[in-house]
Amino acid sequence: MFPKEVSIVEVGPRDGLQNEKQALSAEQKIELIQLLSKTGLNRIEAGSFVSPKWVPQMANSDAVFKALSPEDKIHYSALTPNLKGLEAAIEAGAKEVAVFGAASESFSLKNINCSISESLKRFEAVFDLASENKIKVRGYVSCVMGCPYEGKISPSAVTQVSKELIDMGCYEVSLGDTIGVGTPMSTKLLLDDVLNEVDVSKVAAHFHDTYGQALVNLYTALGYGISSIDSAVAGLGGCPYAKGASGNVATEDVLYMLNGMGISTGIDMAKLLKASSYISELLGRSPVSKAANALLAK
Ligand SMILES: CC(=O)SCCNC(=O)CCNC(=O)[C@H](O)C(C)(C)COP(=O)(O)OP(=O)(O)OC[C@H]1O[C@@H](n2cnc3c(N)ncnc32)[C@H](O)[C@@H]1OP(=O)(O)O
Ligand SMILES: CC(=O)CC(=O)O
Repeated sequence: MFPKEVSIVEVGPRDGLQNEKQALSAEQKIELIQLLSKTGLNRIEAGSFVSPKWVPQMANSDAVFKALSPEDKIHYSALTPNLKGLEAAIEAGAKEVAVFGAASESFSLKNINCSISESLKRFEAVFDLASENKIKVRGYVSCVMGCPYEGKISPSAVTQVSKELIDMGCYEVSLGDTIGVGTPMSTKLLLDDVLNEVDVSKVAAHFHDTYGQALVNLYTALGYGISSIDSAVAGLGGCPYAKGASGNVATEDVLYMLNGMGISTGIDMAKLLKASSYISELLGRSPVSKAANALLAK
């Protein structure tokens, strides 16, 4: 049964820009986030508090968060891999954060420099401080349908980490097909397993479009009742620790599909195209979105 409404989490300013060679200034990111904030999107991942040595593109996240108005009805969130990240996020005014783990040991080591179980241990301190500060915590599990270092990943490994994150206090867990290798069949096998243990209302889909499968995989996930979808304006994105991974599915393409299915999102396509054009012009290329290119050509 398809959901009647879908909540889109716009991850372009974080997942998208973390992988761009051209690092954007805080002012340019703020302009992008302000354009996105006018579209009807109410969940925007605006940056990360990670090591600037590991991901230099996110080094100005504190300036970005300090510029975002806390009165807005929009939830701006940030990635925080550890206590140091959360402390910096709080200092910058973030009200929602996300911890990020993986279903692959090798990816966990490459991405956050620790094993899966060590990462969960690190997150405990994040949950404690977040709860003291009434900060909502979302969780990610990367490599849910494949890993750039290990290849196949079993759905049960994803289920185990997802369940732990929910049990620790994440209000939602987002399943990341980090390298975009999933197909409708692997999406089905994954969700058959995860949804046995985690309620569908607490599961989000975060699919990269490396092999052009993201939309059909999302269609599969919608059929399971998943109603929280991550996407990036103009199809920005990738992952610094997953060579060859292309961007997240484009928000414009997801919106076009959902509009066609009569599923409401509250997002205005014309306003979204403004944000898409802004960031694409800044990066000197066309949006990586079929819908955006078709609509902008009209
Ligand atoms: C699928 C995806 O797209 S996920 C998103 C992309 N990936 C990421 O953003 C992950 C980036 N990874 C990282 O930032 C790192 O691996 C970390 C911070 C998680 C862990 O790195 P480690 O080197 O193990 O951290 P450790 O605690 O040993 O500290 C090493 C240094 O990093 C600094 N550091 C640790 N955590 C942070 C943080 N959250 N923010 C800034 N600096 C930090 C420490 O202060 C220390 O600095 P120093 O060398 O100047 O003394
Ligand atoms: C944290 C993420 O960005 C999730 C993923 O793509 O694996």
